[in-house]
Amino acid sequence: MEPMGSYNITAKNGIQVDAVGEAAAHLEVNVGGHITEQVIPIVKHHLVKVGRNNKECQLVLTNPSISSIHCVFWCVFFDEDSIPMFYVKDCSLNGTYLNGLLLKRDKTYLLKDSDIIELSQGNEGNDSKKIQLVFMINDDLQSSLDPKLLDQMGFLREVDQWEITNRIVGNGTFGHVLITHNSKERDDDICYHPENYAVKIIRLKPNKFDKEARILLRLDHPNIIKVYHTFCDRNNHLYIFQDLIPGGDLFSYLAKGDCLTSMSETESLLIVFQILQALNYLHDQGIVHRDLKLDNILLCTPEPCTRIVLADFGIAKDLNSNKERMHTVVGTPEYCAPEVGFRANRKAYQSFSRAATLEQRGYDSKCDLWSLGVITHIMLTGISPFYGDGSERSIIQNAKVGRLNFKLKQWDIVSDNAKSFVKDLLQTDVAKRLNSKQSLEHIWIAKHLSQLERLYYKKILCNNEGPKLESLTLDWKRKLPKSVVISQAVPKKKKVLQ
Ligand SMILES: Nc1ncnc2c1ncn2[C@@H]1O[C@H](COP(=O)(O)OP(=O)(O)OP(=O)(O)O)[C@@H](O)[C@H]1O
Repeated sequence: MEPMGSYNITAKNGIQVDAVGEAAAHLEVNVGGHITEQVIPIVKHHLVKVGRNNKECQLVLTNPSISSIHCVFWCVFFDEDSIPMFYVKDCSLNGTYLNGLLLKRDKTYLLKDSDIIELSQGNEGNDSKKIQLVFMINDDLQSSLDPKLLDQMGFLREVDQWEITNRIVGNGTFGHVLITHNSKERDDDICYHPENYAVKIIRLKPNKFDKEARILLRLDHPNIIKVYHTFCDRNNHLYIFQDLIPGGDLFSYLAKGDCLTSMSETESLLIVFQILQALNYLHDQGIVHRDLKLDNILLCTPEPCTRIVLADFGIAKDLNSNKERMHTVVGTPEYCAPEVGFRANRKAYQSFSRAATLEQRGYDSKCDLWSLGVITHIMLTGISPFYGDGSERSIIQNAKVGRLNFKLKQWDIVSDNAKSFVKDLLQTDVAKRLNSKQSLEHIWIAKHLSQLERLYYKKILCNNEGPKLESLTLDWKRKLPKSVVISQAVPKKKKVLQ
């Protein structure tokens, strides 16, 4: 530890001693314009916290103008083929600056090479003490960013007040998701760094309106992606302007190497509670998601107790505009309820491009609860319940039988209430399966409801109007098993049947 003016700086190598070499990016620490020896790697699955808090921070700064946790950095890495993204979030009282512009508190910003992050100096204004973090991306990664690619796609650079950048945050089967800024916000508040939003751009079939945009524009819920504006250009590109959710998806969060890992029951419960809030709201509005899976659940930060957001309403159904049951076979077999009608023999619907309608009795909003059962099973054990040999045929057949194996050692540390919850959602008999309201009343949730509600309002929504946090019972946390990592080989291949 080397004293510098009124600062003490400690860079802890809590991540990995040799991680700089492996990390796709790192932070260089400068003090008073001088480069120090301190270099902090930013690697997947490790938040880099900067602040006074000696226990939690990787870079500890002792100056009183620095907040306990002043700002946080992380990396989101979807899979081997995607480009990692690096973010900074301001959590300070005195402010964090990105390239000279103030960041909004609790907002997250995507970083690019050579960005300079400065921590507020309070009222001292002494240049010799200024701490600068310079964000550096490895050369091999930079060469994979091709700005011309987007021009070739023929996307607009500007739509009303929205400025679209060439920075990609994700690619899906039907569209690309890019970073965008709202120029009106920037003009109104010139001291602040422009906030990052996301725009999903989909190629529509000519003269087709998009149901996804229509549904999303109607919705307003903290656990559902917030859409602000939509626009269709002359080339039938539909632009859906929405909040950027920077913590990556639940699949990437659970994926370590080639395996999915489980998470603690407490952490799982908080995620399930949030998904149920969203499903309850959606189903009340007559909307069924139909493609609920780990990949479509986005995290605000890649850490426990974060807000989660349901995304990708590409095949969602609005039952108000139609009828009460659905007959179209859509979704992802691994998460799909048996009554939806995927057939082990795909010939039955392979001539259809996105979906098929089979002669059957149809299905309703309870298909989302089956998917939640699969998600909960994976979160608690790291195992996909009907995966079998991984082939589509075996997944579909196993789901139809619906047999669960609670004898597996991965269930040993899971409470009976949690097992019963999974069992009640993975009911092949739809009449016996819980709906979203009944799920919220299940003993696994109901037993912890007051704690869940407190955490939800205070920590997740950061909303002080919610129930007060007088006695958040730590007992509850201690009773539940700690996180375990299970090396259950589940291939990471993302597969959607359309
Ligand atoms: N608002 C957002 N903020 C951050 N990342 C996002 C956002 N929306 C989508 N993404 C990411 O972009 C990628 C593609 O998005 P999305 O799933 O909506 O597209 P899609 O074409 O419908 O995909 P799929 O192939 O799953 O059907 C995903 O990796 C997702 O995590």
